[in-house]
Amino acid sequence: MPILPTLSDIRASIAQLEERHQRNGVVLSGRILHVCHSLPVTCTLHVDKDESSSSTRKWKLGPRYGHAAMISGIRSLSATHEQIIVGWTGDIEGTEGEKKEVGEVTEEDRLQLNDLIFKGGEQEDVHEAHDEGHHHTGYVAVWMPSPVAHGYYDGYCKQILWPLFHYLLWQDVATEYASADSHYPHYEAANAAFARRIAEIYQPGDLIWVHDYHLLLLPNLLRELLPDAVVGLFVHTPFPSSEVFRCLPRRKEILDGMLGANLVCFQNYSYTRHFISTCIRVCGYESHLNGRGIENPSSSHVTAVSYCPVGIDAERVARDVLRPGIKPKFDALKTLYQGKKIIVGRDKLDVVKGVLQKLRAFEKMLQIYPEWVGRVVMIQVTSPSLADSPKLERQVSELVAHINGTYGSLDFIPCHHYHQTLKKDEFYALLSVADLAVITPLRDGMNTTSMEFVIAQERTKRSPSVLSELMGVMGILGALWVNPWDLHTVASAMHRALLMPEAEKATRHKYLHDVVTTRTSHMWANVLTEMLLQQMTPSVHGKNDANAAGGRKGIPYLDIARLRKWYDAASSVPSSSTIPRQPTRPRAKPTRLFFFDYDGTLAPIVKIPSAAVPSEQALNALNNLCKDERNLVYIISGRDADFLDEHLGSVGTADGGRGLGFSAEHGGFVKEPRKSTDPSPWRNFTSKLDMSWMSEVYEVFRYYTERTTGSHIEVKKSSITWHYRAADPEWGQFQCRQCQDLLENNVAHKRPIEVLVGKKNLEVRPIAVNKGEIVKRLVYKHPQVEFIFCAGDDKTDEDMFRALKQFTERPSPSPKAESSIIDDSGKIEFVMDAPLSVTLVDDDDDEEEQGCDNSSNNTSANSKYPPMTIHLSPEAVFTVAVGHSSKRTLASWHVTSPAEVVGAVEGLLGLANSDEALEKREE
Ligand SMILES: O=P(O)(O)OC[C@H]1O[C@H](O[C@H]2O[C@H](CO)[C@@H](O)[C@H](O)[C@H]2O)[C@H](O)[C@@H](O)[C@@H]1O
Repeated sequence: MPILPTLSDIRASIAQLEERHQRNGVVLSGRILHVCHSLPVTCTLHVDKDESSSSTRKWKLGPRYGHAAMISGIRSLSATHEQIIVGWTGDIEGTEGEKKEVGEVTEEDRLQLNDLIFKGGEQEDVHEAHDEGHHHTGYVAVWMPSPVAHGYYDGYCKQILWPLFHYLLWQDVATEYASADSHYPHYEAANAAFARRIAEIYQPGDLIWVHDYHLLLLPNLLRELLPDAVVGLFVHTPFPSSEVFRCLPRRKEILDGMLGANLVCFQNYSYTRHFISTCIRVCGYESHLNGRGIENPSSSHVTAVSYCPVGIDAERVARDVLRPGIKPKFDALKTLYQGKKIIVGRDKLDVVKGVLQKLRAFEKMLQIYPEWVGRVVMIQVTSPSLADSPKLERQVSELVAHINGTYGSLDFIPCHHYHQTLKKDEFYALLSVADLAVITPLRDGMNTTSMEFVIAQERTKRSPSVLSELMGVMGILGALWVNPWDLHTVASAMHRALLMPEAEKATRHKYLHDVVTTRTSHMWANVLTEMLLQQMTPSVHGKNDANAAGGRKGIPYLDIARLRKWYDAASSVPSSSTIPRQPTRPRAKPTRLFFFDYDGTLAPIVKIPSAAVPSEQALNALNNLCKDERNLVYIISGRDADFLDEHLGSVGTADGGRGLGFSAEHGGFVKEPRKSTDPSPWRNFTSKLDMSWMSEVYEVFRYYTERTTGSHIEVKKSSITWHYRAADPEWGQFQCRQCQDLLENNVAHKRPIEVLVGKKNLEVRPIAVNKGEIVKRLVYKHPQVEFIFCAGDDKTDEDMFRALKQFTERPSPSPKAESSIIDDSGKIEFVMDAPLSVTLVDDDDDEEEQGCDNSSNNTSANSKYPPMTIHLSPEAVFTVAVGHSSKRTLASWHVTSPAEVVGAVEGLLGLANSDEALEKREE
């Protein structure tokens, strides 16, 4: 017997998690907000007029059926948490059952209903009392005008998303409507109405679970309105393969909407796989958390992706099957079909439920196993669905008539079809009396009837089930699984199940029963709660950090006020913007060093490398930074010198300004900041290196380019890059790994080179140079530095962060420590060795042609350049990773996009809200 965690295990784990969170300062309100398409109650507004024509208006609530598993799961959480269910009111009915427009409901009516339903948990008439409810469960209504509510639900949800998610495209819809896009504005409006309503009631520390495909835009809308909220999204339907999903005209909007959640959860692993590959293949997003998360570049976090199947409330069903009304119905059915095996099917009348295919399979069974004619009946109940199609109903009736006409007789009707909603007693009587359940949807998120059947059979026959492998699967060993399209196999499975020996029936039933009674709806809701709590971490700012995915402590978001404070504190040398520099006056020593990586840091990543040009805003910010003589600004990039010269070469050089300094090709080339008129040759640190490896690497890259459509090679002077961003993402990555393997094992080990895995690229450069060495060199060269800002997004930028790490940490006091506190401002004396791999210049105005140290022979450099003493406060060194807060990095801070790097520069220059900056943004 498999050992599965119990509900009390999960509850204990939730309690522990909450305790730990509280100890760590995570705010928890004890409330869970469940956002569902509609409320679990119907709302009727009774208006009674008295003789004097004044009227009394009173709300009456009734039960709304459907989604029993979800609602029972949610309600089970009231054992430990306060629950709020947020949903649409549904159509408001009047006294005579007439539909009321939202406009007919007064403000006072609304307030009255809000008040009434918020006490939802106490409405005994509305739902069955819940046994475990120690905490309040309230409802919160979302009001929507009828055209929005119906355009959204009957239109976009039912006609566009529902078929798509069940692998049916819209041929029928397209003839009726202009396109698969027609109802999208209503879907947007409805999701926005939900977002506004939640923002009204949200309290810090609430957990928010958004339910299902009706509300896929909502997570991102909530992220915008409530940045600190922890949001989960549970999709109850299947999620189709990327090749199907990509047909949706609004695919990007929908995926971005979903990725606003901290956690997106599905019914099974296949759906998570489809979702992740859709994000990667359709939108080009990157996977994280070992393939279990997705980073949307335009949002600030990684969305974790997981699954947890919904179960049923097994205890309640077990009680229900004992209802006294069932027995007489059970006996009646038994007598009616005396001597015959009974096959039952109960499905919504919806194409995706595969009723036609099932009936054809039944017909096939009678055809290939004629011994069953006269000895078996199929009772198929179809409950009406919203997407009810008269065409399908007609097809089912015709097929039933055909089967009965072919295999029936005056005293035997093989197929009985009832299109109606069964009463509870009838339903359980039917499930209990059956010799076989056949539930074979063409697609289904998770099918609860198949689970109710297992419970209903516990005290009767332990009959087997034939189930579709195209639905969310639980209890894989217990049932007979079939492909519903393969009529022959379904027919054989029915035959086999009807002849199954009692011992096998018992074994299979026990397995299924164990699963159904363990993986219950209560378990599901509690596991979801646990998973969402795991997404919460405290942030340094005292608010919850909903953005550190996977529960890891995230790196803090760059504190601009603090940045500015240390920037302003650096040196008292007046800036050139306030006192014009005299030609005779010596240039002030810069006391602030800036190191910016380029791609992914100053410019967003784009498909074609040559298209990644700096924005006006970035150029403007860099220009302003260069204006201050105390600033020395370097671009430390993997790009080649030509690209950097072309796009950034003139920055800061107007009016005789110093301009930017550059390091190209990951440190292979350096150009010091100087006036544009200066003939300033790039210093090539690789000129003395053996570069014969380049042709060999080029050959390897060429081999992979030929075999990877969309990839290309970028040849630079001392490095070479293979790009696969435009290739198929999975094939590109696979080829990249193969290529890396080949280079590392067959080329790199015998050559002085390093293979770097970049963003959808593989780069090879001489081992003697790297960005970290360049940064060390520049700090060494400017020991007067009082402020350092270094930003990067890529693995190669970690070398810069590593090089600066020695200055960002206060060393623990020890006599042998290389540094000690020297003054009240907290400055520390750091003793820095001369950088190893490159030689140095003494002053940026004194040109000195440089060669490369050629890596190993550093003795002469070291004797010429002794250890350097630097007095610097660790707080004044800002290493900033561009990416989400859970990124693995040596940096101390993070921002989420190149635009935010530029924003930070504007912020420290006091430009963020200046007219100049605003004008630029408006442009
Ligand atoms: O050190 P960096 O400035 O970050 O440069 C690293 C490499 O960036 C470039 O490639 C990357 O950006 C491209 C444009 O967004 C993108 O298309 C590509 O997929 C990225 O890998 C550049 O082409 C390389 O030469 C740099 O080494």
